[in-house]
Amino acid sequence: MTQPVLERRSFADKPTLANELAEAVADRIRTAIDARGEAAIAVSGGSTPSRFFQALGKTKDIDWSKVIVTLVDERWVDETNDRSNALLVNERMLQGPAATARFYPLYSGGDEPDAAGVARTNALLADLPEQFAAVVLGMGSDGHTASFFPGGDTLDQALSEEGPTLAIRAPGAGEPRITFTLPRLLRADGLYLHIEGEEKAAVLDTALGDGPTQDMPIRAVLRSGHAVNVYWCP
Ligand SMILES: O=C(O)[C@H](O)[C@@H](O)[C@H](O)[C@H](O)COP(=O)(O)O
Repeated sequence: MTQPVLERRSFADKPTLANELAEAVADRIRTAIDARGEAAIAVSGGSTPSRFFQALGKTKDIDWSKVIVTLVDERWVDETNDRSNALLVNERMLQGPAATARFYPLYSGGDEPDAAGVARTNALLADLPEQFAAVVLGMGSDGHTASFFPGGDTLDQALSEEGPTLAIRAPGAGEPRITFTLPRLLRADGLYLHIEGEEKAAVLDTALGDGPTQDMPIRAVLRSGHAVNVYWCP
């Protein structure tokens, strides 16, 4: 088993974490633009990242016209639905100067992420840069990350296939999901895990122990050999 390569940073409070994570991701964006002419980032949804999105969207000295934003995963709902991660990113991050960024949603229509829907999404993602400048993951208290949920019907494929995305359904996931696969997410200059609260710190500690990846899929990230920058606050 590959030993985790972790850098764990703890912050006094949520606003401080949000600003520091935004600056770290902004640095990745600037470096990628300098090196490759553009920068693609993939961010997670849920309740944790809202402050971070606002901080990043307000960050100065980013040429947003050279930035591509996409989602690590998405609930298979359209942007009028409050559960939409795309809605969260557009409302919280892509405002003001950041609105000139190119946004690639993962929901591509229809009621189900069937084969045709996933194919539509993957076709729309075809011109994404090969390498992400930054990927920002969250984590659930069950040890899921992205839409790699315990019991997911395509969990093994999600952790091993090139993707870029696939559909997954799982107890505890709510709606059917579409998610980037792990190998595709690991093609990232910087990989960040943004978690908050004592409970998730304990979940991470458990995940760092032994045990099957399938029980706590965040273990697949921790055991990938890719450096993981953990940003945590109480
Ligand atoms: O679509 C999603 O829900 C996210 O991509 C998911 O992986 C999220 O990061 C975790 O579920 C944590 O969510 P919270 O921040 O709400 O705890």
